[in-house]
Amino acid sequence: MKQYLDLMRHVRDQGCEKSDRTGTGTKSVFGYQMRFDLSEGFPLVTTKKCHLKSIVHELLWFLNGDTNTAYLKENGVSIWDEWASEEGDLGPVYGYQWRSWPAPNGESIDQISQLIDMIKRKPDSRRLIISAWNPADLPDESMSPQDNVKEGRMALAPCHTMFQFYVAEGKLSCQLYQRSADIFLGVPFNIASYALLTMMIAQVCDLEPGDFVHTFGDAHLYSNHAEQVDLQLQRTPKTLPSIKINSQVKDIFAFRFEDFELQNYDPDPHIPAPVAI
Ligand SMILES: Nc1nc(=O)c2c([nH]1)NC[C@@H]1CN(c3ccc(C(=O)N[C@@H](CCC(=O)O)C(=O)O)cc3)CN21
Ligand SMILES: O=c1ccn([C@H]2C[C@H](O)[C@@H](COP(=O)(O)O)O2)c(=O)[nH]1
Repeated sequence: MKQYLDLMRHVRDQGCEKSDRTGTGTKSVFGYQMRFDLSEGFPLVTTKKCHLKSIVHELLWFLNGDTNTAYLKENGVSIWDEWASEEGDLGPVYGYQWRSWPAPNGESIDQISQLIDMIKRKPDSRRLIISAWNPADLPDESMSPQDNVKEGRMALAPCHTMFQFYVAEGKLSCQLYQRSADIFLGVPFNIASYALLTMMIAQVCDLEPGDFVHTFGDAHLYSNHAEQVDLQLQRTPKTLPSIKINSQVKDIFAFRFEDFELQNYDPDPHIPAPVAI
């Protein structure tokens, strides 16, 4: 994962000091791109141990259209707890926009089903896009996540805002535009999650996985992650692991946690860090 360490080093050494919504303070750059060829291995960061379990459950939860943390909690995943209401609600976040974007006629749009159908029928299309950025549902930045949820808004504005697919030579590639990126905590999750989603969609569309292209808006290192970043940058990346996916599954909504097996993952020890809320 040289690409990831290069991003981290670039922002540490070249980033501008910038204040932010959480009051923590960051070093930040605007605009950056990484590319992962998915045939070279599964892009899970090896220079600290990452919890694939949380990543897989979060992705299945998005695909299910779920926006309540109950499913995550039942499976021991707590990464969304700080933003949820007492009842576990997060408002109309990713799962809602992906599967039930509200249409003006009162119906809802299942963007994922439409995408799979389009990839199968019109693989050359240049409109293979999913958007989570629904301006009507964005939170009020001056209110807490929980107060936004009470008002029917998203707890947090989508960070992975839109992604596009591309089919050429039998391979499926995906590019994500991430408007805001917590490089130390969020980005390892985001890379693995979109790489896995690309592999899953490739499988159900009878394509091979191509590249995952990760494009950033504001890519930042929080000031209270500085020691963790220095430690991680002293480590040398190891060979990438691979992921075995149950090849029987041909329906994007039929994947279960048990259908994924991580192989040959030999990371350096975990590096704990506080999350900015
Ligand atoms: N500041 C911030 N960074 C994020 O990455 C982030 C948010 N906020 N808000 C919404 C989601 C939640 N995400 C999170 C939240 C926490 C961790 C985290 O604490 N990770 C630890 C433990 C992982 C685990 O429990 O599995 C880590 O070491 O990776 C990661 C992603 C990504 N997003
Ligand atoms: O998937 C995610 C979700 C969130 N983040 C980070 C990026 C920012 O540090 C915060 C969100 O704060 P905003 O003020 O709304 O930008 O969460 C991430 O990296 N990946």
